[in-house]
Amino acid sequence: MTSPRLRIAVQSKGRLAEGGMDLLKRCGLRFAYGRDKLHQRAENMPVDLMLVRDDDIPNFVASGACDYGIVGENVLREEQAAGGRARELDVALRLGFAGCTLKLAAAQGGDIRSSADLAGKAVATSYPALTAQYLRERGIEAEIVEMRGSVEVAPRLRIADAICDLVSSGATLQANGLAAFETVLESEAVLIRRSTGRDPRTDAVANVLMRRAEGVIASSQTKYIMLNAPKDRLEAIRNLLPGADAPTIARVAGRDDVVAMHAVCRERVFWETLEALEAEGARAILVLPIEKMLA
Ligand SMILES: Nc1ncnc2c1ncn2[C@@H]1O[C@H](COP(=O)(O)OP(=O)(O)OP(=O)(O)O)[C@@H](O)[C@H]1O
Ligand SMILES: O=P(O)(O)OC[C@H]1O[C@H](OP(=O)(O)OP(=O)(O)O)[C@H](O)[C@@H]1O
Ligand SMILES: [Mg+2]
Repeated sequence: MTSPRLRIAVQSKGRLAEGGMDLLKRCGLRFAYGRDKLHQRAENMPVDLMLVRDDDIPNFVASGACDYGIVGENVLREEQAAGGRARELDVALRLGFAGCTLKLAAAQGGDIRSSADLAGKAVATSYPALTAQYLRERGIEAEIVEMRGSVEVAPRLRIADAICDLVSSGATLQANGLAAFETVLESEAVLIRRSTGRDPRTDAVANVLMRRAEGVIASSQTKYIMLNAPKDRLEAIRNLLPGADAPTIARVAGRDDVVAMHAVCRERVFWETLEALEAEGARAILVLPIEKMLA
C-alpha cells in the first residue's frame, strides 16, 4: 500500500499566498505550472497543497481534511478564543513573514487612551473573540461590533467608539485619524497542525520540510559580511557586527597592518552598521545574502 501524501492548506490569494508558496518552493518543492487553482501536487515529494481562504484553514486542519496549514497567528488565535476544534491545534513553526499586530485604536486626540476608557463603549473588530477575551481579562465591559473588513471607518460612521484591527505600517490608522493605544496580539504567519493524532508517515515528510524551512527562514534573516579590518581595531569592529558568532580572521596578502574578517550575522544589517564599521577603519565591506543554511 502506498503512503498517504502530506496535505498542506495554503491561502489561495492574499498576503499569505505568495509568502507561503515562496517558502515551500525554497524548501525544495516543485509544482507543475498552474493546472489547477485549488490544488497543487508536488512533483518531487509526496505533498499536496490545498489552496483555500485563510479563515477556513484552522478548521480544515483541525478536522483532518488537511495535515498542516499556513495561516496568520491572528486567525489561529481568534478561532481558538472562539472555542471549537481549533483548540486542538498547535504552532509547529513560526514562519517569519506577514508580521502584523492586532491593536486597539481610537480617534487621535480623543477621550479614549487606554482599554480602561472602553467601559460602556462599542469596539468594532473582525476579531470579536480575541477582543472580548482581552477586555474580559481586564474586567472591562464593552460592546463588540463585528465587521468583516474596513474596520477603520467604524468610528467615523459612529458605528463604534474604538476599533481592534490589524496594523502593519500604521498607514490605514493614520489615514482614518486613528491612533493605536494597546496591543492585543503580535502575529506572523505560522505553520499549524493537530496537537495529537497525526499520521507518522505524513509527519515524517512534514519534519523534512520543517527542517528545511528553518534553514530558509534563518538564512533570509542572515547575512555574510566580509571586510578588511586594521589589526588594532579588531575588537571594536567585531563588537559592531550584529548577532555574529566568532568571525573568521584571515591574512591579507602583502599587508601586515590589516586582516580579513568574515562573519555570519544573524540579525539585520542596516546601513548605520556599515557606516559605524567604516568609522572604525573597516574597508572593502561586502554584505552577501545566504541562500541556504543548516546550522
Ligand atoms: N497590513 C498587513 N500587513 C502584514 N500582514 C498582514 C496585514 N494584514 C493582514 N496581514 C496578515 O495576512 C493575513 C491574510 O491577510 P489577507 O488580507 O490576505 O486576508 P483575507 O482578506 O482574510 O484573505 P482571504 O480572502 O483568504 O480570506 C492576515 O490574517 C494577517 O495574518
Ligand atoms: O497598517 P497598515 O499597513 O495600513 O495595514 C493595516 C490594514 O491592512 C489590513 O487590511 P486589508 O488591506 O486586508 O483590508 P480589509 O480591511 O478588507 O481587511 C488590516 O485590516 C488593516 O486595515
Ligand atoms: Mg480571510
